[in-house]
Amino acid sequence: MLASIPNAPSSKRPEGMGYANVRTESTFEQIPVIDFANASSTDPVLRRKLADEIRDASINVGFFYIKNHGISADVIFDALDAGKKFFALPEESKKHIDIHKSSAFKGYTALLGENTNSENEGDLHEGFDIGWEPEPESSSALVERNDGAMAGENVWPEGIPGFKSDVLTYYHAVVRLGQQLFPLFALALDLPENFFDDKTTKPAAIMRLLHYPPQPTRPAEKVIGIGAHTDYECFTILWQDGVGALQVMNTDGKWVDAVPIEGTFVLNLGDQFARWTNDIFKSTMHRAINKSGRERYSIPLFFGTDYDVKLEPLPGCVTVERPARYEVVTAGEYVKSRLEATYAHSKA
Ligand SMILES: O=C(O)CCC(=O)C(=O)O
Ligand SMILES: [Fe+2]
Repeated sequence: MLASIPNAPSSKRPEGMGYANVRTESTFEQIPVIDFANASSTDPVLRRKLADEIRDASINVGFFYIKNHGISADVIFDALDAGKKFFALPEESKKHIDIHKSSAFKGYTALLGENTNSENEGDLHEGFDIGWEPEPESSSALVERNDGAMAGENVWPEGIPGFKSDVLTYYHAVVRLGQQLFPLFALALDLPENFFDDKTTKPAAIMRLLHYPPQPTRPAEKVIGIGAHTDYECFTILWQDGVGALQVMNTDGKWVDAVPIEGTFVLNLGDQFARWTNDIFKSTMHRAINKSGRERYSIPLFFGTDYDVKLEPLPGCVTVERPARYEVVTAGEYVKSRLEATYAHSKA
């Protein structure tokens, strides 16, 4: 069990584990790139090294790029292409599967339908959301499951051949990548690698296809691609195209561009990890503004724990100097309340 979280202000790192050069809380100018070529290695030395890089980025930035993630460009391209075809459909076709008709936040979100930052007037993107669904020909143990608070069927558009299978192929490739990450995050927290196993038996994995039209040249201040926010789950794996719009706030309050890097995903931590670690792992504020004059597409996939898991701070993360910052709620209660707030303004 976790005795103390090294790098927390009041604790010391264990000696001899190569932590000497890990930065302590600091601002950042750049988002680190982490090489995942060894992510499925069983060599403890390689795993420790990777976990240390994840730990450093999680404490200091809350964001990192993943390179050598092993997901083929074809799988990504097919999902992107499916998204482009979907968003090109007439509005009334997309509205057939409007998210407000779903009790479980599945389906289409129109432009301005979401308002991620309550101080704004709506987000300048449209989206398509799915949750867990087995791969069409899967015999996996995860075939049947109930996502708890957000349980509900996916809704699929009609008239785009291959849409569902291309989207689900991408979804499952990224879900597999995300499943490799929970043990690495546990290691990064000096916990046993299986710490999250019983908390992620049917983990929330919500995926969105997003389309950002160009921001008008005179941006209405309160209408941007996606308003400043933190994500609600443990972590997000985002694919973004080469257009560029994502910005990440550093601890000086300065927006740092998460420039697109070909062949990478962007990973960011969300509020569930901030709550587990009493803010030692950072759930960093971010936003997107598409000033490019071109259409932009991105695909985030949000990974949380099972919805009935209580978000309790890990033992070493609460000390006299660092009292608990959050009341304990379940993951499902937390995510649902944040989603309801996000969509409240566009509810008919
Ligand atoms: O599209 C992006 O770059 C960011 C999307 C995002 O932050 C989100 O969906 O939570
Ligand atoms: Fe986000």
